[in-house]
Amino acid sequence: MALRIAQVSSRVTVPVPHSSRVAASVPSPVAENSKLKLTPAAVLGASRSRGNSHGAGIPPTTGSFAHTTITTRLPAILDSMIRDLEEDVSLRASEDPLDWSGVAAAQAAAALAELRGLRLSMPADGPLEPLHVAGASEDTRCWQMLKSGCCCQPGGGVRGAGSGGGRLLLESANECVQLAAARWQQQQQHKEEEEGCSEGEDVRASGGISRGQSGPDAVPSAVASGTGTGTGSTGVSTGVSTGVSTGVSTGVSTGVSTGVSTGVSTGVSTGVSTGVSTGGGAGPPAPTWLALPWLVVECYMYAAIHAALQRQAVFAGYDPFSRQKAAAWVKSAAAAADMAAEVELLRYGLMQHGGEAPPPQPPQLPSSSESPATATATQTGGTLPPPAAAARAAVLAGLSMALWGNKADLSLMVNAAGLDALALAAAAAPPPPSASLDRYDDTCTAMPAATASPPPPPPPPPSSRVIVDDTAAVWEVIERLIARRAAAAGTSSVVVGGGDDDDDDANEGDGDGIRVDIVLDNSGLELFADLCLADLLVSAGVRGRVVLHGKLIPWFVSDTVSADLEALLRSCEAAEPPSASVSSDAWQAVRRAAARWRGHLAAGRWRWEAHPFWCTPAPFCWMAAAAPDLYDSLSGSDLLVFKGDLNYRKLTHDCRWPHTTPLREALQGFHPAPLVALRTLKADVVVGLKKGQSEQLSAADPDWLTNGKWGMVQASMSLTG
Ligand SMILES: O=P(O)(O)OC[C@@]1(O)O[C@H](CO)[C@@H](O)[C@@H]1O
Repeated sequence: MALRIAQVSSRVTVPVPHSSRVAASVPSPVAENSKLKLTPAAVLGASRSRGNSHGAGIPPTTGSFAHTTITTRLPAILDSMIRDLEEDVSLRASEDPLDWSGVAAAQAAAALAELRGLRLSMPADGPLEPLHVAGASEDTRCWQMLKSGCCCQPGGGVRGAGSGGGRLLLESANECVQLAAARWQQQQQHKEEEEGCSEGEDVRASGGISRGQSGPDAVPSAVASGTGTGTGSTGVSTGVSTGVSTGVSTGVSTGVSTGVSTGVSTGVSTGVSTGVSTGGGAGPPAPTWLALPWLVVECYMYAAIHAALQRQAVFAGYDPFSRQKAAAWVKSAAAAADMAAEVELLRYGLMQHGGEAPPPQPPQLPSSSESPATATATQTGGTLPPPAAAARAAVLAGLSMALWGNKADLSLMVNAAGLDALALAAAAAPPPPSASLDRYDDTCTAMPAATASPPPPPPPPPSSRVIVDDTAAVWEVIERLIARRAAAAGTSSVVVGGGDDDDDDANEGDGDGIRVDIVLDNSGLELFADLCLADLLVSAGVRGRVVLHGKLIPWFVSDTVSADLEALLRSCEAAEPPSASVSSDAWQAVRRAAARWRGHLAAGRWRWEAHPFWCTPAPFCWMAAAAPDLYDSLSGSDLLVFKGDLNYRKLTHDCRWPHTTPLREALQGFHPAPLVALRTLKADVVVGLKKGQSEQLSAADPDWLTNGKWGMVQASMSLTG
């Protein structure tokens, strides 16, 4: 909740000059000029030319992970979000009854009614209504202003998205639903034609699927176009029009969604029909929650939430998930302090070998007697000269933090009773030490050992929780970048600094043209871990620019919007930790990290970007056609780091590939630059495994694909290599 974060922020005591605060704050997302084109002609034609042959357009089968997510987890997420929204609204009303009356109260009621309607349509497998931004207002009053008397904080996340990126996003969500519905219809036709064709989704045990399902690039036989009167609807409308709504109900028929009654707001409320529509007339059946691919439906839900809130001016800038994000961050404080201490230790190691005077005392790790970072430096250094060994240790540790930070994902932790405190606590536990990427040796050795009794001998237990580990390839790329930078600067290869202790290179953001892009995932602890990686990259000598790609609107509960970055920085800058579980002393390393990070932002070493493409269900193989500006921009990068499960699903088009499919093949032509995915497995999509590995993992852990306990550092450094 923004309100709560603001309270945390108010404890900041580090004096920061106003001018530098402004310069260093997270800039607003730039969406107005972004291009996004998700039409069949743009997207399907482009991806078809790449010859993909796998199916991503499969509606979820009963009992599959996707089906369970749509029928159980997504409704629980909505329930929990609606509860938070209700609490926020009643809090606002009680705090400021005068301000919170009339129009504002009616707007809140309208948004809540719409969201409850959305929730009702899920168990009924109702239609995915076209989303509208009609009525979105540019009213400058926003949620934060009502609360605090000042408007949205600098770079306040979603502000303005309704007129630019927001509208674009909702249109894209509609287009994607149409595309998927058309594909669905085509698949139905195929099914009828080719009876007996296997459409099984669950590949957990088998390690693969049969090829030959209709491909995601299949040309739809009836792509929606045109509008109709909507008179064909025979649906049961449970849409709600409340408050002082003067909503006009107009039917919108897009060819795939029939009989949709959509309220057009002319006042403060929109009545959107989200009831069960059986459709009417000829044409394909309406796309519903269970008739389309999981990814499309899931993204649709977040776009629909945004639409419901965005239409009401009072919710401009409001993040309905911020309560959960703030609560999770409080529980992550100890883990963050540990990470920050380890980063200091790694930086100390770099300074020792980088020719700069090291601090008189090595920093202390708060919670472990043996320094994992030091261990890393010696263990992984091998034959490398000390500076390179220290740089390698820092980079590996950063990768490890960023990888396991992906366990902290709120969308997996919401249950019907709200936040699953146990899951949250487990995820917020400090990441295992960074002596190597393999954090879970103990757990693995505790697994049942293989016996010799035939037949057949069970596969040996996996030796690592990191099931694909391409860190060597990633380090090679980074080492080359460090060398390039060092050659250009005429310095030793390892240059530690940045931020408060190293202001001489301010505005070096374009330095030597080196650029690493991190496509972020969750806020809070995962974001903190990602910033540690970015920090360590800079410290190790990658001194060009790190571009942080976030989301434009609240997405998948905990994904990072710019307001989350700002809130995290402010919380980290506070004199006192947000939780009593961390001592003030231990928190100092976090404060120093935050000061460095502000410095990186101010100097242009780090830059925030939020392209609307990231908030669509489109797979990345569509990016070149759908968002050419983004693809071109990424092509200028030296290394792309994709964080998290959702990005992985989009990298692989969320296809149920045979698990031994090479990543390059699954990317289907998407390759703007060398790339690496850091992901814990939370969806039944995986590629690049060795023969037999899938079976081995299934034997060790039946839920390995989805329980988030297994990780991958999976790279594709070139399209040919
Ligand atoms: O990208 P993240 O945060 O790692 O994971 C997102 C994600 O966990 O959310 C879904 C559940 O709704 C998952 O199955 C999905 O992949």
